[in-house]
Amino acid sequence: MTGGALAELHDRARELLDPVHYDYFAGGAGEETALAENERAFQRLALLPRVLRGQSRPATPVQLPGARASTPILVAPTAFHRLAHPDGELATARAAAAAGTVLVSGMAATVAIGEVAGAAREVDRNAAVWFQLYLQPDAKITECLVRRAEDAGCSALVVTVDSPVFGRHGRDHRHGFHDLPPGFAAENMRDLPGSPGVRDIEMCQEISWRYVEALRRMTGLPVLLKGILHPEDAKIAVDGGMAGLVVSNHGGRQLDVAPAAIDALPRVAEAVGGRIPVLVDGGIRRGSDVAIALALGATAVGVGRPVLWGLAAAGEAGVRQVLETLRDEYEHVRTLCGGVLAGDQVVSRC
Ligand SMILES: Cc1cc2nc3c(=O)[nH]c(=O)nc-3n(C[C@H](O)[C@H](O)[C@H](O)COP(=O)(O)O)c2cc1C
Ligand SMILES: CCCCCCC(=O)C(=O)O
Repeated sequence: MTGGALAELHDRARELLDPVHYDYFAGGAGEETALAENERAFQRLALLPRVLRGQSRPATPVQLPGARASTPILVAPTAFHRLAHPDGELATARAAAAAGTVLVSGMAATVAIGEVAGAAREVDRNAAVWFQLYLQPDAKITECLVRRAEDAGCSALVVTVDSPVFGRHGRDHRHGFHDLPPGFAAENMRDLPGSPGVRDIEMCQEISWRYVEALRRMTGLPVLLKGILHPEDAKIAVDGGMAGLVVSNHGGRQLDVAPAAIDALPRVAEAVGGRIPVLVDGGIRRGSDVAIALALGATAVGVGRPVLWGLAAAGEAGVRQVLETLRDEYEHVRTLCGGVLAGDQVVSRC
């Protein structure tokens, strides 16, 4: 459940969406424990403000691989935006660009990456778009997707590594929702080698660090790994030359017994030791959640479902409202905290 100032947009989205599509967006894996924990974990945390710091006006730009964002609040990759709004990923891209932040556009987008990046650049010619991908068992397919992202001008690749198989989503199973409706397609998967039409995205348990290394050799783009929870995996990623990590349990849609992303963040941040940026997503619903994540060592955060609610409720304007609200709340909280956010300011409410 979305709380705070964004609750109304969530309610509006629920009213407007086909209930099957609403449940696809809202739902999680298994008993939805990880999904609920992502939000609950923030409720268990509080911030100790510092005082008398003589602050200047809050400016919160952040340097990221291939992007300088004006805010540490990014759009996380989510699939199938045209199920939420006819403009789909084009609206999301325009809103992210207007907010001066990075859109991580999904491989499972319903608009091809070239058009998505073009829409962002029409708003701001320096807009940064990253491309999220699932490494495919056939290296030729992965390579073709990478070239499409490069040709579109994407400035980084985000490889999602938490999905050796697709999570079991009870809501989708109950609705019999297994395929996109007619007229919708995962457009990045169109006309790939060896497949006329739209190829399926494959999730493959044979994918290993060897595939990540092969990807690194394939491209000059910075590569971030998304879905890291274990500090040892974070160390392997740093040693393997990754440009950044996203601490994430995939919004509670993969391993249901996974911890809340915010609870996993401190150990990952410690293992990385500032060598590369560490992002986190999962359960970010308020500016204070952003502040807590940054205090615990995140460079920036990703926002998933709230962006989808904004998109469903009001298209581009709705996504802008989500990003602007979170940014405004975050800057306010940061100022009230004395303009600094550090680990020793985070305390437990219990
Ligand atoms: C409907 C939906 C689709 C998603 N699709 C993808 C995807 O294609 N690739 C990916 O890496 N993550 C995907 N995610 C996970 C998000 O990138 C992100 O990790 C998650 O939504 C963050 O949690 P939040 O929704 O609580 O903000 C998806 C999440 C949702 C809710
Ligand atoms: C086999 C289709 C893959 C779509 C991926 C969407 C996704 O990651 C999700 O959580 O949903």
